Amino acid sequence: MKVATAEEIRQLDLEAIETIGIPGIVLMENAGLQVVRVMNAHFPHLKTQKVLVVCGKGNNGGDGLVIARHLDNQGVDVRVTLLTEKTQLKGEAKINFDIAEKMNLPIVELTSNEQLPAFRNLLLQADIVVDAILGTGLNDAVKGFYKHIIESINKTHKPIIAVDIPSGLSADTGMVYGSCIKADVTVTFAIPKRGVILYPAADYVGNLEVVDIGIPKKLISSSRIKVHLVEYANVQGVFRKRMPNTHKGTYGHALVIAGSPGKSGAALMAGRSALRSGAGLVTLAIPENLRVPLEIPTLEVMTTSLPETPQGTVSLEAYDKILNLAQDKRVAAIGPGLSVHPSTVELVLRLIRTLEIPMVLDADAINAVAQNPEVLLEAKAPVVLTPHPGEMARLTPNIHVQNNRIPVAQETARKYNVFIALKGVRTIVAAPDGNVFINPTGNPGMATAGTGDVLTGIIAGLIAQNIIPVEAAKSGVFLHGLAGDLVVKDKGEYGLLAGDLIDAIPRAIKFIQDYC
Ligand SMILES: NC(=O)C1=CN([C@@H]2O[C@H](COP(=O)(O)OP(=O)(O)OC[C@H]3O[C@@H](n4cnc5c(N)ncnc54)[C@H](O)[C@@H]3O)[C@@H](O)[C@H]2O)[C@H](O)CC1
Ligand SMILES: [K+]
Repeated sequence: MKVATAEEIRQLDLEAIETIGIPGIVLMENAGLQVVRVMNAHFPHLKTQKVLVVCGKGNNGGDGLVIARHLDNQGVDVRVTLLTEKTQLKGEAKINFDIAEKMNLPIVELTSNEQLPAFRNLLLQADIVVDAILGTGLNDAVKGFYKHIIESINKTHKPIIAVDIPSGLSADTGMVYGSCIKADVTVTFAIPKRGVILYPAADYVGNLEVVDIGIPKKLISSSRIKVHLVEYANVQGVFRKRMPNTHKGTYGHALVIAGSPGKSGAALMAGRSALRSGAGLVTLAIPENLRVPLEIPTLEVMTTSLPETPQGTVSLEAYDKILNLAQDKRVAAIGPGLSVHPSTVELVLRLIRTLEIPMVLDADAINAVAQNPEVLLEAKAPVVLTPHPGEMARLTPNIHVQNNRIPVAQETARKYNVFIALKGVRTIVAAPDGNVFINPTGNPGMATAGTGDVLTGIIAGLIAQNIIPVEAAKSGVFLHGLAGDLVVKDKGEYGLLAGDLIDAIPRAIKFIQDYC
C-alpha cells in the first residue's frame, strides 16, 4: 500500500477533482460517511452516546461537519464546536457548515482562551469526541488556543476518533511538534500518511483504519508516490512452495564472514539464520582462533578459518582465500562481530570493491564503510546495508537520522547505489531507484543483543535462494519482525533472545505462506 506525504495526498485529491471531475464536496461527503461507518463499527451503542465533534477551520473541519450531520440523521445526540468564526470558512467546509446550520445542528463557535471553560463543559457532557481540528493542512507546531483545546480533549480520557490524522501530528515526518490529539481510532482517507505509520507519531494514532473516499485506485497506483507499507501479499511471492525435484544446491550457498574473539555468537547466529531462512548451505568464514570453539555449536553450518591479526580478528591476508571461497557462493554476508581492526577494515573495503556476488553488510562492515562510503560506488555486485540508526549516522553525519528516517535511507540508497535496511521500530528498506518500503512487523522485545545478526543472516539466506536484493531486504525484514511477533505471542516481550527468533523463522515463513 502506498504511503503519502501531505503534498502527495493534496496532489491526488486535486487530480481526482480536476482531472477526473469528482467534485471535492463528494470526496468530503464520502470521507465523513466513512468515519461514521467506522464509528458505528467501533461503538455498537452509538445511538445512546453523546458525541462532540470538534471542527477546525479547514477541510478537516468540513469533514467534521459532514460527520455531525450523518450522526444527527442516525438519531445520535451530537454537538459541534467550531474553532473559528463561521465567516472564516471557505469552499466545501463552508457549504457543509451552511447545511448543518440549516439542519439546526447545535453548533457553538469557540475562538478564544476565555471560552475554554465552556469547551471543557461540553467535553464533560460528551461520551465520544471526534477530532476534526487539523488534518494534512497542519503547517506549524500547535500553540495557543488550539493547544489548550487539544490538551483538554486528551485530559478527558474519553474515546477519541481522529479524522484523517490526529490533530497536531505532522503527516510527513512521524514527528509530533507541540501538542497532538491522542486518538483511540484514526480514520485516514484514501491511503495512510507517513505520520500515521512512523513513530513517535504513530503512538498517537490508536487503531488505524484506511478508508476509500472515492479517489480512483488507478490514480493512486499510477501516482509517483514511492513510499510503500509492506503487507503480507507483498512478500508471499518470496516464500513459494518448493518444487519436489530440488536439492540443497537449488537453494544456494551463503558465505558468512564474521566473528572475532568474544563475538563468535554473532557469526553463528547469522549463519544459522541463513539456514533457517531456507539457504541450502552456509559456510561461516571465521578467524582461526574461533574455529575450534565454533566446531561443535555450528552443527549444520560449515566453518572455514581465515588468517588473523595478532588480536585474533580476520586479517587482510584472508583476502585471497575469501575470493576463492566466494567462487561457488551466491551471497556474502559480512560484518557481524567482525571488529574494526585496521587490517579487518582494509579487508572489508577490498572485498566490497572486488567481490562479484551480492553482499549483505552489517555491523562492523558498515563501520568500515563509514570510513570511506565512496567505496560503495566501486562495488561490482549489489550491496545491501543493514544499519541501525547509530551506524546510519556514521554514514550520514550531517543529518539527524531518527527525525528523517525515510529521506535519509532513500537518499543514501540513491547516492551510493545500494539497498538500505535502516533498522528500528518501522524498519525502512530503501532501494537505489528511490522506492522505500516501511515494515510493519516487529516489537520492542526484539531490542536485544544479536537480533541484527539474525536479520543479516535472513537477508543473505534469501539472496542465496536467488531472491533479488530488494525483495530479499523487504521480505527479510518483514520475516524477521514476524518471527519476533510470534515469539512474543508465546513468551511475552521480556527475555526474548535472538536465538528464539532464529528458531521461530520457519514458523514465521509458514505463517506468511498460509496468510490470507
Ligand atoms: N483526499 C483527501 O484525503 C481529502 C481530504 N479532506 C480533508 O481535508 C484535510 C486537509 O484540509 P486542509 O483544508 O488542507 O487543511 P486542515 O483542515 O488540516 O487545516 C488547515 C487550516 O488550519 C490552519 N493551520 C495549520 N496549521 C495550524 C496550526 N499549527 N495551528 C493552527 N492552525 C493551523 C491552516 O492555516 C488552515 O487554515 C484532510 O486532512 C482531510 O481531513 C477532504 O475532506 C476530502 C478529500
Ligand atoms: K484531525
